[in-house]
Parts: sequence; C-alpha cells; structure tokens
Amino acid sequence: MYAIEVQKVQKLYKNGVQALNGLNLNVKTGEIFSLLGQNGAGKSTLISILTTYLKLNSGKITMLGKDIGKDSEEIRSAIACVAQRVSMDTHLSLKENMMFQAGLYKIPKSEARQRMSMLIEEFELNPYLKYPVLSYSGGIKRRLDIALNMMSNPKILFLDEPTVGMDIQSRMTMGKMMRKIRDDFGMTIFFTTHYLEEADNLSDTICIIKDGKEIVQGTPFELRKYIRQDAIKIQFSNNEQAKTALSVLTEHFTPLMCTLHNDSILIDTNSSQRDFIKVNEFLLKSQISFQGIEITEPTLEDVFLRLTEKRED
Ligand SMILES: Nc1ncnc2c1ncn2[C@@H]1O[C@H](COP(=O)(O)OP(=O)(O)OP(=O)(O)O)[C@@H](O)[C@H]1O
Repeated sequence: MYAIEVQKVQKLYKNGVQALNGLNLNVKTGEIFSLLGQNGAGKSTLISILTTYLKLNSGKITMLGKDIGKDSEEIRSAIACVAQRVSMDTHLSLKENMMFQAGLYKIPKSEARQRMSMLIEEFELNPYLKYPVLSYSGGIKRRLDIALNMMSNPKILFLDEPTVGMDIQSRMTMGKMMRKIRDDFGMTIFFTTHYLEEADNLSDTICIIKDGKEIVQGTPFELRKYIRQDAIKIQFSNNEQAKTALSVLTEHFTPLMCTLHNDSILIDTNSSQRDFIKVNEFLLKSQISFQGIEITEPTLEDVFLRLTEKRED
C-alpha cells in the first residue's frame, strides 16, 4: 500500500516559474523514501505541497488514502515535518517543548508524559535534558527536533535535508535514528538530501527529479543498475588537465563515451579489461600525464550525474 501517491502534479508560481511539471511518484507505507535533485529541481516545493502549506495547480495527490485537496486537515494531523530551521522554542528545554507540542495536539497530559519518556529513552536523549535547546550543537538540535515532532505520533515524517552541515558522526547517529523510526515505530519517512551516499545507505526507494519531473524511481540497487556498464576512471591533478585530455581521448576513442567530472574523466565500457589496457597504453604513448587509472562500478553519484547534468564536452 502507498502512503503517498503523486500523479501528474503541476505547480506554477505566480512569478511564472513552473516548479513542478507533471511529477509522478509513489511512496510505500513504512519505507524510507528519498527525493534527490539538483538545486531548483522542485524538492522543497513538493514537500510544501505534501505538508499542505502550498496548493498544487493540477494533478492528484493521495496521502494515507485521502485526497490532499479535500482532506487536508485530516492529513495535516497525521503527518509531521522537520524543516531545515529548527521549529522548537530554543529557550525552553526539550521536555518543555514536548509537553507544549502535546498540548497543541490535545494529547492528555499523562499520555504525553509517557510518550515523552519513551521517546527520550528510545533515542537516548537523556544527556540533553538539562539545558535549554539553544545550548546544543546543530546536529543535536536536529535530533531533538525530530523527537519533538514524534510526540504527535505521525504516520509520515518529512525531513528536509536532515543532515545538512553535520559532521560524519552526527550523520551516522541521524541515520540510526531514521532507521529506528522506520523499523520500531513503523513510520514512513520522506526525506531530501544532497548526500548521495546517505540516500544510497538509508533509502528503500530513491526518486531523482529534474525540472519538476521525476526521471527515475527505484531501489538504490535498481538505480545503480541503471548504468549497466563499468567505467574507466582517469584521475588528473586538476580540471584543466582533465579537459585537455578529454578532447584527445574523445577524438581517439570514438564511439566510447567519455565524460568529464571535475578532475577526472569517466569512459563507459562494455569490455572494461580490454579497454583499460587500450586507454592506459594510449595515455602513456601520448605522454598525457595523469594521477591514476582504475575500473569503477557505477555509483549512485554516477547515475545522478548522468541523469541530471549536461555533459561537459
Ligand atoms: N515562493 C516561490 N516563488 C517563486 N518561485 C519559487 C518559489 N519557491 C521556489 N521557486 C522556484 O521554483 C523552482 C523550484 O524550487 P525548489 O525550492 O522547490 O527547488 P529545490 O529542489 O528544493 O532546490 P534546493 O535544493 O536549492 O532547495 C526554482 O526555480 C525556484 O527558484
């Protein structure tokens, strides 16, 4: 069963920007779903529509079996959204925030206290109860904010770039928290991120959007298979060197597809061993200096770049 079904959704802002352009996607109940796209692809617009802050121009969205146009009140009470800006009163403690949140959702006090204790215990937040939220680092504030948003027991939790700006340790803790929310609480998580490795590690389903439209949706495994070929990766010391080599390689190795990615060149190949030797020999013979050469399997980043970026040739 789907928690969210988005069909042919269009969103045109008053300034004439078509932020969503016939978008389709499906989010399964109880999964971690990640939405990827470059800046301006339409991710925030979609989250604003799904969390009922914005209205769509056309198309259809069904959430938890209800139509977002007709039953937005009901949907709103069954979801929670942790935006990039912390929603808590940072001068209050986590507990004070939680009890206030419970009041907004008209949860009886004794039930709220029970739920608060359970969330604090489950997410190991005891060390952060002593001081106002303000006193904690960005990563911890984010975790506290998520726990706060779980007070209302939402069926779907939206997380807009939950790990942006966090160090690796905090990102790992956040990943653990997200898995727990899915596995132990059975909630559906819809999140956006610019960290592809994170989407790869955490998501059951990934959807990549571009210019307000989906370009691919599937499991991380399915998406990686989207590029069936291996690639030969040649690393240069800078972008200029890579660019110069690209023109020589492209001319010599047509019809192999060579693409530039910052300081390296990727060459798609169906016969990686044979082409690896050919390319290596050619580079040495032509005295093109490079730092390293290897055969790589496609990563999610390769898929993302291939599907969203123009080729730089
Ligand atoms: N309130 C608004 N009014 C007019 N245009 C907007 C508004 N919000 C966003 N846009 C435009 O809509 C398009 C999609 O923007 P959106 O913020 O949804 O993308 P995004 O994928 O979330 O980008 P980012 O990763 O940078 O947050 C962009 O061209 C943006 O400039």
